[in-house]
Amino acid sequence: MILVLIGYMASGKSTFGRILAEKLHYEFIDLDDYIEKNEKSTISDIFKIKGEIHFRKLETQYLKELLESKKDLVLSLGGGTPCYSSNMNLILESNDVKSIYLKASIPTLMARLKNEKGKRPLVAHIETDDMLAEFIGKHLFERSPFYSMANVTITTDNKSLKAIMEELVLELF
Ligand SMILES: Nc1ncnc2c1ncn2[C@@H]1O[C@H](COP(=O)(O)OP(=O)(O)O)[C@@H](O)[C@H]1O
Ligand SMILES: O=C(O)C1=C[C@@H](OP(=O)(O)O)[C@@H](O)[C@H](O)C1
Ligand SMILES: [Mg+2]
Repeated sequence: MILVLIGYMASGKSTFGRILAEKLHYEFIDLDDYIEKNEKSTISDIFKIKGEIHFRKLETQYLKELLESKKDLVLSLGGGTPCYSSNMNLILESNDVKSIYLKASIPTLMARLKNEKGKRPLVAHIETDDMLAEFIGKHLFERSPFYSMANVTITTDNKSLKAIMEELVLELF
């Protein structure tokens, strides 16, 4: 089985994915890391040098490659992956693939993103808290319809990684 983690930037996909894979004895791949490794470039540089559209094409290409070639995998996507091309349909229609939406509120996402803006090109330039809150709100409005198509949704606000794990294991097995 492939478990695909989706959700907004800073919802915990990369962090939680790694420990979920450990618990299940599955391989773990973070799609952003996989793209960086294969392209020999950072996500920030890909955005800067080749542009976001090129990044979106790479996301789709590597997502397809992984869904077709792997099993017993936890795959953490980037926040935008399910929202471009027909990536979410591909995930939903693939055999033995389950999608999990890690849902988090704007205040939770704000608090985390404020500390880690540098590595995320879409928010790196946003200066004030008000502007960041407005950006996340608008972006979530556009993206939530894709995230909500996931097989399982876990609300993660104020929950430890352990609590999220317990909830997910109950939902999945
Ligand atoms: N359940 C949680 N409780 C507290 N902090 C969390 C939780 N999940 C993730 N984080 C923290 O939030 C930040 C963003 O997490 P990350 O896994 O990089 O998110 P994503 O991959 O979805 O962008 C990291 O600093 C991580 O440690
Ligand atoms: O939401 C997005 O469009 C993006 C999210 C990032 O991943 P995280 O969700 O892991 O931060 C990364 O793929 C890129 O900066 C674009
Ligand atoms: Mg991540």
